[in-house]
Amino acid sequence: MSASLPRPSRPSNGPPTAALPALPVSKTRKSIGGLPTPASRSTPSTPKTGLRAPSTAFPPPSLPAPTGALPQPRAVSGVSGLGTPGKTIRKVVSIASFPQPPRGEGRIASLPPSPLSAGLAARKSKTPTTPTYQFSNSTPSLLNGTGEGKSVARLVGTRNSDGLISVSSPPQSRSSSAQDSYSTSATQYEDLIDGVPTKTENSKRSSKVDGKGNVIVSVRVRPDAGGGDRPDTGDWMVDARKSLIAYNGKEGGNYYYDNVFATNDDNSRVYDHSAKRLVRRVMEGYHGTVFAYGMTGTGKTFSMQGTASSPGVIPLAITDIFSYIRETPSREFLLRVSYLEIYNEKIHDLLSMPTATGPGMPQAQEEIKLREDSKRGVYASPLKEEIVQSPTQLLRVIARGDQARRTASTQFNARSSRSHAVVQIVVESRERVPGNAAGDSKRQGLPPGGVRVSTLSLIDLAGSEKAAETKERRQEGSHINKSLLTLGTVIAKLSEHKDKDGKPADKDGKHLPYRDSKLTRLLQGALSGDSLVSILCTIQIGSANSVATANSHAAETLNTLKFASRAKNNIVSHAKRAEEALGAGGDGGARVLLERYRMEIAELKSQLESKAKNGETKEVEEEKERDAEEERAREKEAEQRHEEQMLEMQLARTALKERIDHLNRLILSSKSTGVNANGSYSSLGMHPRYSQGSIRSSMAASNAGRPIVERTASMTSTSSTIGRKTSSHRSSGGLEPPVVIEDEDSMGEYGDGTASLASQNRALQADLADKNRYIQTLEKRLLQARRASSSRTSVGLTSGKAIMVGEDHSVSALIKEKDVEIAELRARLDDKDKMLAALRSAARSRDNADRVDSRSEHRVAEPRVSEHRGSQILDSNPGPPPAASLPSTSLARQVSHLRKRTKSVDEMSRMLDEMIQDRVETGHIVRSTRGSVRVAPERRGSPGEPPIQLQLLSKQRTSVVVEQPDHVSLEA
Ligand SMILES: Nc1ncnc2c1ncn2[C@@H]1O[C@H](COP(=O)(O)OP(=O)(O)OP(=O)(O)O)[C@@H](O)[C@H]1O
Repeated sequence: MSASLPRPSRPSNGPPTAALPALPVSKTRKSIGGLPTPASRSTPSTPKTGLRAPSTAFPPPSLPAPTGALPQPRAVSGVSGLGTPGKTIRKVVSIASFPQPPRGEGRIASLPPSPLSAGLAARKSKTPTTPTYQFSNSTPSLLNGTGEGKSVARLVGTRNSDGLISVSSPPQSRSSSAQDSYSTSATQYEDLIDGVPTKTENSKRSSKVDGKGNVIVSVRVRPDAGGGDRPDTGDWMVDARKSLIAYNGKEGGNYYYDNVFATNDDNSRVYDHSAKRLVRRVMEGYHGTVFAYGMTGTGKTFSMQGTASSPGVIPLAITDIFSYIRETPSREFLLRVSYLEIYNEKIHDLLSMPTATGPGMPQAQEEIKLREDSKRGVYASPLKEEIVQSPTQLLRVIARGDQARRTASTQFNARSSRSHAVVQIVVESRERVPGNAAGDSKRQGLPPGGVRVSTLSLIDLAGSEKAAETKERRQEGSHINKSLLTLGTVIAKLSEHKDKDGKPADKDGKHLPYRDSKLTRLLQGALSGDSLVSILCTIQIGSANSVATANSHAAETLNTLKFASRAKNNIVSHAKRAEEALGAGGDGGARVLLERYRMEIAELKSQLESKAKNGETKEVEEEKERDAEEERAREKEAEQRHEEQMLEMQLARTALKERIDHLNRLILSSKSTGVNANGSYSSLGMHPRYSQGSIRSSMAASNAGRPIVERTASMTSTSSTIGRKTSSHRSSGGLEPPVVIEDEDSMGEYGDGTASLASQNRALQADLADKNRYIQTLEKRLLQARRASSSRTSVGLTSGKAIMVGEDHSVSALIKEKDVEIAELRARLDDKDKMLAALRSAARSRDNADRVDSRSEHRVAEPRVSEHRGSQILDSNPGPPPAASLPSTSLARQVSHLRKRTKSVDEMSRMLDEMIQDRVETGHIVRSTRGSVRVAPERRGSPGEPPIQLQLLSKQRTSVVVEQPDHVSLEA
C-alpha cells in the first residue's frame, strides 16, 4: 500500500546522502518504501525547498521563505541518500542536562520496559556529512519515562488504525520534519527486539544537550464527516503504527511525528500518548503546555474537552492530577485554576464572565493585560483564580468557562470556537513534614520544605479558517489567522540563538515576534523552552466532496503538518523542575498560596493559642474572683450570724440581768418580809409574833421593871441586825435585862401577826409562782442558747471554719453561771418552802395557843384582873396577894402560872442570849457597841454553811416550840 504512494517529486532538504554509517536494516524502521525519498536537506546552510507554499487561506506574511528564510531544523536530517534506501534515520539528541535515572536500579529500572521509552531512534547530526546516530532509549526525556522523576504507567496499545497496526510510538524518539515534508524520511527507528533496543552501529551518545525530547508533537486525524474513514483516501496515507502520515499529492511527502492518531483512536488514547506524562511532570514541578492546533472543525475542541462518553485531554488530565495527589502522600498540594480566552486579540476571563454570553455581546469586564515577571514569566492580570479541591469542582469550573467561551456556527463547524481558550492549572506542592502541620514543625525547629509551583496550560486554539461569509466571522477569522500565523512564525524562527541581550533570537540574531499577538505572548514561556510542550495537531482528510474542497483541505492539512513538523524541530525545551520557593519569596512572592496559607494558618494558630491562654488565665482569674466572692459572702454570713448570736446573747444577758434584778427586787421585797440580801431569813422578822415588840409588850405587860426591848425597824437596811440591848432598860425587880434583838426588817407593816403571816404567805406564793415562771423562762433561754451554740458549732464545722471557741466558752460560762443561779434559786425556794412550812406550823401552834388562852381567860376572868394587880404586886412587892379579892387556890394557880410564864420568857431570853454569845464567840456574828449583833462579813454567804439567821431561826423555832408562846403574844 504504502509502496504505491508516490514519492515526492521535488527535492528535499533531506539527510546527507553520504558518510552516514550504515544501520542494521533489521533494527531500523523503514520508511514507507514507496514514498519518494525527499531530496536531502541536511544543513541549514543548504536549505532546500521542501515546504509547500502556504495555502491561500494562510498567507504567511511573516513566514520566512521556504527555502531561505525558514530556519532549518537543527535536528532534522534527511536520510535520503543513505546507503540503504528507504531507511530513515532519526537524529537523536541527548538530553544530558536532565537528571539521569539510576542505571540498573531504582524505580525506572524496575519498571517493565515501556514501548514508549524503549524505542531507538537515531537522528542525523547537524553535519550532513557526519550524521550521528543514537539510541533514543539512552536519551532521557521527561516525556518518555526515562527522564527524571516518576515514571508513569506503561502505555501499550496495539490496535487497528485505518487498517494498520497502531503501536504506540515513542513520543520523544522521533522527530518530524516541518521544514521539509520529505524530511520525514530522515527519521529512522531502531527496531525493538522484545522491547529491548539492539545495538546500533556507529551510534554514540551525543554530548549535545537538546531539549527536543521535551516536546511532543502528535497529529490526530479526524474521521471523515461523510463516513469515509478510508485512510488511503486520495493521496493520503496514515500509518499510526509508524506515526506516519504520507501525502502523495502535490508537495506531498512522509511526515513522522511522535504520535499519529488515526480516525478510530479515541480521546483516552490520545491523552495517554500525548499528555499523560506531561501532566505527571507538571505534578512533579515542571511547567507543561498542551495545545491543540488545526484547521476549524478538525477536532481540537473534541480532543481537548471531549464528550461525556469520551472525555478529552482536559478532564483526563484533571483526573490524573488528583490521582497523582492521592498517590503522593509525602507532599501536600494546592490547586488553583484560571480560564481565559483571547478573542479578537483581547483577553477575557472566562471565570468572571456571566454564562450564556454570545459573541459580540458587550462584556463589562476589566481589561486584562499581559504582564511579565522574572519568576512567573508572562501572565494575564487581573485574572480570577479559583482554588479547587476535587476533580468535580475543577471540572465544574472549567465547564463554566466553556459556557462563557465564544462559539459560533461556521461553514465547517456548527459550533466553532471563535477564540483561543487557555485553561491554566497552577499546582503548588510542598514536602509534608511527617506527623505535623507546618506551623507545628516550625515550632519544633524543623523548617518546612519549600513550595514548588508549576503550571499546566491546556490550550484549545481557534481553528484556522478561510474567509467566512459574515463580517463578524471574517473579523474573528482575521484575528484568529493572524495570531496563528504569528505562532507559526515564532515557532519557525525558534532557534538556540540569543540576541545581544541574551534573549532568544532567530538565527540572524533578530528578536522573536512574540509580542505580535497575545497568543504568542502568552505562549512565550512555553515556546522559549521553559516548559514541557505537547502539541496536538488535528487534521481531516478524505472529505473531498469536490476537487476544490479536496484541494483546499489538502493544503490546509499540509499546512498543519508543516506547523507540527516545525514545532517539533524548533522548539527546544529546557524545562526544569521549579525551584522550591521558601517563604513567600518564590513564584511571585505572595502568589504562592500554599506558603501564604501556611503562614496564615500558623498565625491563626498562634492567635488561637494566645486566645486560649488568655481565656484560661481569664477563667482562672474569674474562678479566683468567684472563690473570693463566695468566701466574702461566707464570711459576711458568718459575721451576720455571729452578730445575731451576739445580739441574742446580749438579749439573753439583758433578760437574765433583768430577771436577776427582778429577783433581787423580789428578794429585797421578801427581805422586807424576812429575807435579807443574802437570801437568809431574819428569824424574828419572819415571825412577828416572836418579835421584840411582842416580847417587849409582854414584858411591859407582865412587869414594868423588866428591861424593855425596843424595836427599830429598818426596811431599807440590807444588813441584818439581830438586835441590841436598849440602854433605857428599866430594872425589873432583879431580873436580868432581857436580850433585845433588834431586827430592822422583822416586823413588816402589820402589827397583827395573823394578818402579816397571811400576807407573807401570799407574797411568798406569788414570789414562788413568779420564780417558777422565771425559772421556766430561764430554762427556755438556756435551751435556745444551747441550740444556737450547737448550730453555730455545726455551721462552723460544715463550712470548714474554726469554731469560735472563745465565744462558746463565754456561753458555757454563762450557762454555768445561770445553772448555779438556778440551783441557788432552787435552794432559796426550798428554804422558802421550809420557811412557809415553819410559819404555817407556827401559825397553827399560835392558833391553838390562842384558843387555849381564850378558854383560860374566860375561866379566870376575874383573877386576871387580880393577876394583873397581883403581878404588879409581885413585881413591886412580892408577897402573898390579898386574900379577900381572890379565892386562894385560883389565885395561887394564877400566880404559879405567871411565874412559870415569866420563867419561860426568861429562859428563852437566856437561851437566845447564850446562842448569840456563842455565835459571837465563834465569830459568826459581831456585837456592836450598842449591843446589837450582826453577821460577820467574812461569814456571809460562805458556801456550805447555812446563814446565821437560819441557824438562829432554827434555834428560835426550837425554843418557840418548846415554850408556850401563847402566853407572850397577847400584848401589842
Ligand atoms: N476524532 C473525532 N471523532 C469524532 N468526532 C469528531 C472528532 N473530531 C471532531 N469531531 C467532531 O467534529 C466536529 C467539530 O469538532 P470540533 O469542534 O472539535 O472542531 P474544532 O477543531 O474545535 O473546530 P473549531 O476550530 O471551529 O472550533 C464536532 O462535531 C466533533 O464532534
